[in-house]
Amino acid sequence: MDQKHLQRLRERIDAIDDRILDLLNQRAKVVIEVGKAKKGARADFYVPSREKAIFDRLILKNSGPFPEEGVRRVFREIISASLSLEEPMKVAFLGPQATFTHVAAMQQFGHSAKLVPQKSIPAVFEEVGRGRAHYGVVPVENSNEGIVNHTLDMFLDSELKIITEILLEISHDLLSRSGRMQDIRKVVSHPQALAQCRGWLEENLPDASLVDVASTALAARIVAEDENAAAIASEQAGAMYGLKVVKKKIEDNPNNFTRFLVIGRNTPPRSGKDKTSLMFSVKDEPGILYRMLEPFSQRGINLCKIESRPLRSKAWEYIFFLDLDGHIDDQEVADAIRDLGKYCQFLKILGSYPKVL
Ligand SMILES: O=C(O)C(=O)C[C@]1(C(=O)O)C=C[C@@H](O)C=C1
Repeated sequence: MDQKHLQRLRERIDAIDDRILDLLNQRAKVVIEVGKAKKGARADFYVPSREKAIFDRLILKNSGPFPEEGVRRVFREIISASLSLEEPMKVAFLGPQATFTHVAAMQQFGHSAKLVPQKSIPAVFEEVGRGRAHYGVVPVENSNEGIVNHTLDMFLDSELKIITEILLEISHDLLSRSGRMQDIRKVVSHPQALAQCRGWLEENLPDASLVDVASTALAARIVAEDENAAAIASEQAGAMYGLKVVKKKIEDNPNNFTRFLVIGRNTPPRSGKDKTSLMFSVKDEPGILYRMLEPFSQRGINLCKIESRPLRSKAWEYIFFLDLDGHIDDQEVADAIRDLGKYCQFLKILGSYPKVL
């Protein structure tokens, strides 16, 4: 190797790093100014739509060879650290540490936010509702397992709003202390994760016993103390408990995504590409299902999702959850919701937020 050449290349890297550092500090000074302006206007510090616009613009602009995922991660941390200059952000999430909800919260808020694990979904709502956390992160639906009912039910009694959504690819790793397949006698995980890897386990570890525990993160913690056990958990859980990877991505269906909601106290402003979530119950009369969708079809408003859930207080009555394209500040959307309201016993807007999915 030509040492002189190598040294010259490293000097070039140092000079570039100096410029990056200088630019980061220039950026931070502007962000502090933005923070002052927002404080004056009593606006929210965290603006998910602006962050999304920054990512989308930079990824489109990136001509490589720096990888797209790298652009996302680097700017995630730049924005996270910048935001902490405006106001240190506290985010409650459904814990414990190293669950997929933790990974989703980290993906959305970066390492400069203070992420605080909570024992349950109601506890996340409580922390945000009482102002002990600025935002909360809870799972709402998995592409294979469906809706997390508990999260939707929480909105019945809560005035909190959906601020944004996070989409996370769920990938399960097989993790153990030694990292060797031949040491494994039992496999520990959350029942959903075990179910999602059933085919792989039957084929590769047919004699191992399967043990259900409350979370994939807890599985990793248990396995850290047992030579003959393996956990199915996230890469992050493995790293947290010092486990080695026996095999990556053992899920039977690689198309496995979970959608999470970020909840907060105020609805974010219109971004131009938004989604609105509603919940409502309708009077029990003929043709009502047809009529409740009419205000949207008349105005050409796209409905992305409709779910129904039994109403806890009354047997055989249902509550609907509807996601539609558009923001509550769009006249058409506001008019359609007002017309829908005529057929409803109850209607609540859960939030208008930048559309990710
Ligand atoms: O543009 C803003 O509103 C900012 O506060 C700046 C900034 C950024 O670092 O770019 C920081 C936090 C917001 O969530 C969005 C963007």
